[in-house]
Amino acid sequence: MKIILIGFMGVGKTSVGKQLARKLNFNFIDTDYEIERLTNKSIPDIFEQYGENYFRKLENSILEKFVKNEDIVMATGGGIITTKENYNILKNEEKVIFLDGSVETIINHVQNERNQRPLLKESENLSKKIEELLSIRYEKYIEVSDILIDINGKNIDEVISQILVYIG
Ligand SMILES: Nc1ncnc2c1ncn2[C@@H]1O[C@H](COP(=O)(O)OP(=O)(O)OP(=O)(O)O)[C@@H](O)[C@H]1O
Ligand SMILES: O=C(O)C1=C[C@@H](O)[C@@H](O)[C@H](O)C1
Ligand SMILES: [Mg+2]
Repeated sequence: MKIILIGFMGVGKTSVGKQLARKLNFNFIDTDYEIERLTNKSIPDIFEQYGENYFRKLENSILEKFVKNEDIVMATGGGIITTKENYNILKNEEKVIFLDGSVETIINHVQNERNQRPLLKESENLSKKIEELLSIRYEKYIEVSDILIDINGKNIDEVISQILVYIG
């Protein structure tokens, strides 16, 4: 089985994915972490030195490579659905789970971690920036996912329980 978590920055793909993989005894793959490991650079440094397009190319090669594996939980980067190549790969997968959170929830989760997220780092109005990006991306998250889990008001364990119910 291959479980792929998608959704906006801060919804908990990494945190939920890591613990879920441990529970299922699956390997955990985080596309952001794999990109950092491959380049030996942090995500903010990659964005700063090479730009977002270059990051998206790396993200695509990592997704192509790891999506071939079985018995994995994969946490993706929040913007993975923005390129056609990745969109098409994810659309063909069977257990793509969209972790959906409100702007308010996302702000609560990311406000102290903005430096790790180049797209949010410098915006003066965090809420407006999240709304803008979400409005561009939301439809795509819906289209490629097989199930939506509303994470608002849920802790990480509760989100994991819902995923376990879904996968049966
Ligand atoms: N359900 C939750 N309740 C409370 N805090 C949460 C929840 N899910 C995640 N968090 C916290 O929110 C922060 C962001 O979570 P995480 O890094 O897992 O998000 P992400 O979806 O992987 O983001 P990104 O797309 O940027 O990689 C972390 O500090 C994490 O502990
Ligand atoms: O939403 C996004 O575009 C991003 C989310 C993070 O997971 C990282 O992949 C990077 O900061 C870009
Ligand atoms: Mg993450």
